[in-house]
Amino acid sequence: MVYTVTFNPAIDYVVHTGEMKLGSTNRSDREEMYFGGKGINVSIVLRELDIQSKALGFTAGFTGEAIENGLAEMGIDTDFVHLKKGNSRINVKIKSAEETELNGQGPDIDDEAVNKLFAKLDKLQDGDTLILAGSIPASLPSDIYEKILERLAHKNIRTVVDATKDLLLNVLKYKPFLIKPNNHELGEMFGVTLTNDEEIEKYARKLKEMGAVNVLISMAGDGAMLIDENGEIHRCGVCNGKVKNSVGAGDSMVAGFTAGILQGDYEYALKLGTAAGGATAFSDGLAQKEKIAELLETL
Ligand SMILES: Nc1ncnc2c1ncn2[C@@H]1O[C@H](COP(=O)(O)OP(=O)(O)O)[C@@H](O)[C@H]1O
Ligand SMILES: O=P(O)(O)OC[C@H]1O[C@](O)(COP(=O)(O)O)[C@@H](O)[C@@H]1O
Repeated sequence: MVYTVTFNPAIDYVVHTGEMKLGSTNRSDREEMYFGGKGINVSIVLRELDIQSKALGFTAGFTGEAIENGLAEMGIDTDFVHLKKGNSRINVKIKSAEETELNGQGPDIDDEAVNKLFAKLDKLQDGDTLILAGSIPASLPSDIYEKILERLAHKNIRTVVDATKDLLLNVLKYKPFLIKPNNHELGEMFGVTLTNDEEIEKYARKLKEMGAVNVLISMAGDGAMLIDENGEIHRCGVCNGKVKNSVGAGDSMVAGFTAGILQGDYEYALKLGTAAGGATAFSDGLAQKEKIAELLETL
């Protein structure tokens, strides 16, 4: 079974506007709402790839209820811990000439709620896959992902971690099966700006030396680089298409790669990840089955 964990689910409120003037009243041309947060996005795209997963994490208030209802309508299994106070966040994604994001903080998560999540995770079994993705609300310590992996370390669970900075660095000693920072996040982790493949490979290999089994570095329109468990490097470009929305492209790549590795080798997983990432970039919402299949054919 595949499980995703989203500590900070969100409603992604996507607003399209011709021109955006800071400090003025702007009117949008069109709006859309999606149920998001990184782990949830991974569950949604996995379903398009015929892989059923269970979405875990925390929800709160009326927005949390909307997220759960929306996922149920999509046929996605969920088992969220319900927080007693606050609301799940709304993340605003403004699409004008450029993409601007304003992501909410999210509700406070207390120890009792964290322990409820731990109890659910304790039921995972050998052979399961666990995907931890996204930021955590400010109320939680930055070693929370680490604590989860430590708790599960005695089981044979394939873990995928898509997070940034300390949240990611702290888990490397537990040898996650896959991590997927983008090239900017990779640079940030080491306090450097990475400008070419050689530099990206050098720092990706550092993450591998620090414990990650497979290191996948996504680079938006420049494709992706994988350093696989044997230390071999794979480089993939991107699919061709007109970019509509890059929110969730990284999560789609994680879903595609995870599905690919359950069905084939690393080359195939990288291609399926690339097709899924591209299918999201070329769609208004997240990648859909037909588009992923069409793009996969071109790789
Ligand atoms: N502009 C684009 N054109 C084609 N493919 C894209 C584009 N943006 C993203 N992708 C695909 O999605 C993958 C993940 O995107 P990226 O933006 O790097 O992730 P993140 O959202 O985590 O920053 C890329 O490696 C690529 O395959
Ligand atoms: O574009 P990405 O990296 O795939 O992630 C998109 C998702 O992440 C979010 O931007 C939230 O990110 P964080 O959890 O890191 O705050 C969601 O609003 C969105 O659904």
